[in-house]
Amino acid sequence: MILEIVAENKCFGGRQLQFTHESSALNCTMRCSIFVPPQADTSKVPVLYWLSGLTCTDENFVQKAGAQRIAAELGVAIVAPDTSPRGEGVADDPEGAYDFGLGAGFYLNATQPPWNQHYRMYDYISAELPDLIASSFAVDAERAGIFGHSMGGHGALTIGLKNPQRFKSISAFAPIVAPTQCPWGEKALSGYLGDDRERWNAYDACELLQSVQQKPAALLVDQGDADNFLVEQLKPELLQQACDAAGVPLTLRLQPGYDHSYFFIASFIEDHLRFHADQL
Ligand SMILES: N[C@@H](CCC(=O)N[C@@H](CS)C(=O)NCC(=O)O)C(=O)O
Repeated sequence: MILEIVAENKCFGGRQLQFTHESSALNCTMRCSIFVPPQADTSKVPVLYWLSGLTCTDENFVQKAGAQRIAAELGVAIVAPDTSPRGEGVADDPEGAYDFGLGAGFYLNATQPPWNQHYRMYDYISAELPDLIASSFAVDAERAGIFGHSMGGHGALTIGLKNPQRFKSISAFAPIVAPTQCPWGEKALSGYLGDDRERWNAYDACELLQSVQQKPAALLVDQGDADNFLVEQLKPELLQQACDAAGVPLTLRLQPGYDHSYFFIASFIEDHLRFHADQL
């Protein structure tokens, strides 16, 4: 597989890179970012996959989360993909809504036309991208973790739960924990998967916690209590209940005064990086 580096900046002794590549899963050209820590000059390093939320590209996390300094200290690479397929011929929400279509791929494989032509973010994140990264950079694919924010927190939880061999550690910031039970999720799942709610369960972290064979050894979730989306969309109490029922140890931290923004993420990113590094 071939990728083209389109931007490169030295950062905390490592390299912040942006590249493009042809994605067969998504059937379009994709752009993606990766921070490669200085330790990768001499040996393979653990790798984290960061999944961003609604409206984001590969750049929001890179520019706003402030993750590079600690990632360089810990010797961890961080891959930040885009949040949907893009480009000519890729369908978007007819009204240009921010919560469906472009920038809102929901990390699933769409079955409904026209979305099923490109919207296969589940395959992209769980298989194609890790294979590309492993063959292109000095990362140890056996030491990979996954984390994300909001829609990306949903992606990290669901993809991590379903692929424990690929992703050995999982954490999230303000995740959508039960898309079958909130307006963002109901819109996305009905649009991409159709009206049969049984099919939706494959992309609901609370459902998956009960059904997956291999339960995670630990989960870390941070959630701001001043987050505008907390009550209607995010509902972290449902994740707590699902983890209790499944016997999964969840560290759920309700952070007083923090909202949904990257200022919140930047405030706690170090804890998440250390959480992953400890397990990898
Ligand atoms: N109401 C917001 C919803 C989108 C939003 O809050 N997106 C979050 C993830 S769910 C985000 O990370 N936005 C980009 C950023 O803050 O850089 C909008 O209209 O853009």
